[in-house]
Formats: sequence, structure tokens, C-alpha cells
Amino acid sequence: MDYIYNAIKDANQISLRLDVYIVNEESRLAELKDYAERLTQLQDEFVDNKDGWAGNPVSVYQFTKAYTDEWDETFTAYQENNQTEALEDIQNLKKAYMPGTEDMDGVTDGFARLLNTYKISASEIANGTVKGIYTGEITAFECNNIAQDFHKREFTQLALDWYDVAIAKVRKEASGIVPTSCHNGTCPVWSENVAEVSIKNIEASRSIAVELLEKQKRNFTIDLQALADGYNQEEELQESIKEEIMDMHHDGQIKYYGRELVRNLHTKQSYEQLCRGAVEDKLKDPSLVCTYTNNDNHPLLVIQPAKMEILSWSPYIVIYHDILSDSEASTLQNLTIDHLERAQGIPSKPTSDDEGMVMDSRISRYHYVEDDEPIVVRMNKRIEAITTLKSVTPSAEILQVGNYGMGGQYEPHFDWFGKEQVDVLTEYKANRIATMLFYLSDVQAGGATVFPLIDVHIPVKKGAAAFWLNLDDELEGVQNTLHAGCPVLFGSKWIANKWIHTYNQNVQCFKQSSNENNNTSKTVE
Ligand SMILES: O=C(O)CCC(=O)C(=O)O
Ligand SMILES: [Fe+2]
Repeated sequence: MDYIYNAIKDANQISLRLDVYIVNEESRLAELKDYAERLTQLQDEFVDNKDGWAGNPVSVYQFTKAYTDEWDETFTAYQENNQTEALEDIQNLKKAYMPGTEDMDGVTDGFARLLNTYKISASEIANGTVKGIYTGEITAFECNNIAQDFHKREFTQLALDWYDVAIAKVRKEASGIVPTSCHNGTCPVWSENVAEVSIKNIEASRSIAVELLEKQKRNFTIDLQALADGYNQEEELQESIKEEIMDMHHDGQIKYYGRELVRNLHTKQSYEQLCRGAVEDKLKDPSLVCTYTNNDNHPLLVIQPAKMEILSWSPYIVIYHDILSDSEASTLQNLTIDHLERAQGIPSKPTSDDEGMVMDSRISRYHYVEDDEPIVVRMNKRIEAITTLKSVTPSAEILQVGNYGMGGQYEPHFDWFGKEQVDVLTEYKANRIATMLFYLSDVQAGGATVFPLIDVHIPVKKGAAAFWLNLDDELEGVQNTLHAGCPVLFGSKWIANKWIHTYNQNVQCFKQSSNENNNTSKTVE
């Protein structure tokens, strides 16, 4: 999905080359056509003037010439100009830069994720809007394609919804109501018969999907157990999620089974609810305020103190507003855009050669920027000024810049390492005491960072940074720091992560100074 921004440039190259290929191919064929016409003409002359023609030396010459030299010339030229290489080039370009089948699967999954998370109905999209943003009405044919793709990926309930919309659309289009997007384009004109045949075909696929859904329902307990086994959390949480879902199943409250069930369980309902921003603003703790901090007159903060919004005291979560300028955000994007790689997650029980693995739960691309890059030098100084924590290696990890495209997300996870991970993965056996998450872009919709266990919701705001403590006083990981990056509905989300470690840090000094800030900071009106 995020490949799309680069792919658009290459797509233009490919379509230009394809145009040239077609023009050449048409002229190659035109020459063959001229020759074929000449043969027909000779044949006609022969039929019209049978005996005279055969005795006419000029005709005999023409006939013989046409089937010998002219034949050879025409076919040699036709075969020589065959453009096999040009076609191969175009196909290689496509292979190198354009989406492949696995991307189509990824797009289908991302699309399903958006529809489920943001509760967007099939008919809403089919009629051309998503959350009030115009996306263009789509045809019955396209609705059926979407249904088929969801079906293939076993998003069965979604497939059913889309088959229904496709059938309704065929009826509409057959009665002469074509989508607005079709007025100038090429869209199907349905005769009643064609419409009936199409509806029958769609209904046939639909009934296969109905059977699949029944089968998925029967497999419910097995899916649930498999999910619980793979769940990367404390035993207690697994059990509670399982029980909650089991009750919902018995009460007939579950709409999605199979892959959709697994996803909905895994992300837990509160995550998605928070993503929708549907959680009522809880009665806020009156001590949670907006303040400025200059961190005890730190030289970098005297003239421009950091604008700080406290979201939670325990775990400690704050937002620093306007901590990066637009040009700094662009610099980080420009430094990484050509090097982004698909993000990897780290398994909960890693082995020493586990570098990480591509996971469905983390759909984004990322690249690291070294500590000696001037912009990072500035950022690290700023982080240290604000938090008192050292932000260069080996007290912290190097800056990770990440990008999420449509449907891109990072499902609930902890930034701190579990015991087994600390031992295997970190050089100094140090854990991530704090996270500073910079937002390098705005997004039109979606993409918020959420803490589902404590109902904290941080919208993506260019130039701001979220900062939180991952460990408690005993340097143990805090469960309530479970957090997620919601799926991006519209736009492209850019972030930068600075993970600060316990190694060579005066943690107590940090704690003290954040408490002093709390006492001395002034409230912003
Ligand atoms: O994208 C987000 O909002 C969260 C990212 C995150 O949690 C991470 O990269 O560890
Ligand atoms: Fe995270």
C-alpha cells in the first residue's frame, strides 16, 4: 500500500512504453494487412479474368513475385520487428516496480481492516463516499470484484456484504442508472438478460461464501484457542479475552468469523473503538493539564519552552506539541523515503539469530537514521533537554523513521522487551525505559496512536511527539503501556521512534525532574 507513492512514478514510465509498443505493433500489423490485401486483390483479378489472367505474363509475374520475394520480405520484416524485447522490458519493469499478487492480498487485507475498524459499510463506499469524503461511485462489476477478493482471502462476512451490494448495483445499472463515474468512461450497458445472468453468477458465488461462513462458525473454538496460544501477553489477559469472546459468541453478538474473528479478537474491541474515537471522553483527571516546561531553565528551552500536554500520570504519557518544525519533518522523510523496508516484529520468544520477521500485525515501512546525521544530533539534544534522558547510542536506539500507507497499522503491543527478549536481543541487556514517538506528517483520517487498556487516544499531529515511560520503578514492563497505531484511513502517516534504554541513565534524576515539572509548570489557557 505504501509502495503506491513510488509506484505511481514508475507506472507513468510503463504506460508510456506500452503506448509506444502499441503504436509500433499497429504499424507492424498494418504492413501485414497491406500485404494480405494485395493477395486478395490478385485473387479477385484471377477470378474475374480466369483464362486471360493465367496467360498474361505480367499477371504471372505479379502472382509469382507476390508469393516469393514479397512474401519473404513481408514476413521477414514482420518477424524482425516483433518487439519481443520491448515487451520483455515492459514486463520486467512491471515486475520490478509494480505491485504483485502478494501486494494485492495486502491491499485486500488493508481494505478489510479499514472497513471493520471504522465500520464503513459496503453500500457507503459503493455509492462513492467514505466518512463524508468523496471517493467516487463504483460499478457493479467492481463491487463483485471486491466481493470475490474478500471471499478469496476468507473475509467471508465482508464478501457477503459486497455480493449483496453488487447484486443491487446490477439491478440499478440494468434499469439505466449508471454510476456517476461512468458518464464519460466505459461502463457496462446491461440488457435484461445479461443482468439476470450476472445476478445468477453472483448469487452462486454468494452461496459458496455462505457455506464457508458456516464452516468458520463451526471452527470457532479451534480458531479461538490457536489465537490465545499465539497471543503475546500475560496469561491472565489471554484468558480474559477468551472468556469475553466466548460470551459474545454464545450471545450471537459476533458478526465476523474466520480471519475476521481472529483479527477482531487479536486487536480487542477497545482498540478499534478507540481508533474510531468513539470512546466517550472519560471524566478527566483534573491534574491532567497543558503546561510549558523549560526543565529547570535548560538553555535549549529558556526561550522556547516545550509545550507539554499530560495525558496520563500512571503510566506517564505526555504529548510535546510543536517539537519539530515542518522542515525538520520533511528532512527526515526525504532522508528515508528511498530506503524504506517492510517493518518487522520481534517474536515473543526469540532466538539469537532472530533478526525479526514480517508480521501482519505491523504493516508499515521503516528505515533508520544514524545519530551523527545533523538533524538527529539536533533532535537528540532536544530530547535530552526535555526529558533529561540520554538519547544517543548505547543509551538509546538509533532513530527509526516509519511510514504507513492506506490500511497501515501496528496492532497492540509493548515497546518494552520481555525477559527472554532483553537477554537475547539487547547488547547491554537494557530495556526500553521510554519511547519518544514523533509525528512527521498529518493524516486526513485514522492512524491515531491508542493505549486501549487506559483509553488514551493520541491523534496524529505533524510536529508533535508522544512520550511515555514503559517501565515501572523496579524497571519492570508496565502492562498499561500496551499501545497501537490505528489503521490509516486516508493519507500517509510518517513517524519517528526514539527508544530510550536503561543503559547508563540516571533514571531517578528523570523521575525527580518530571515530578518537579508537575509542581512548577504553569497551566496553558
Ligand atoms: O504508529 C504509531 O502510532 C505507533 C507506533 C509504535 O507503537 C511503534 O512503532 O512501536
Ligand atoms: Fe510501539
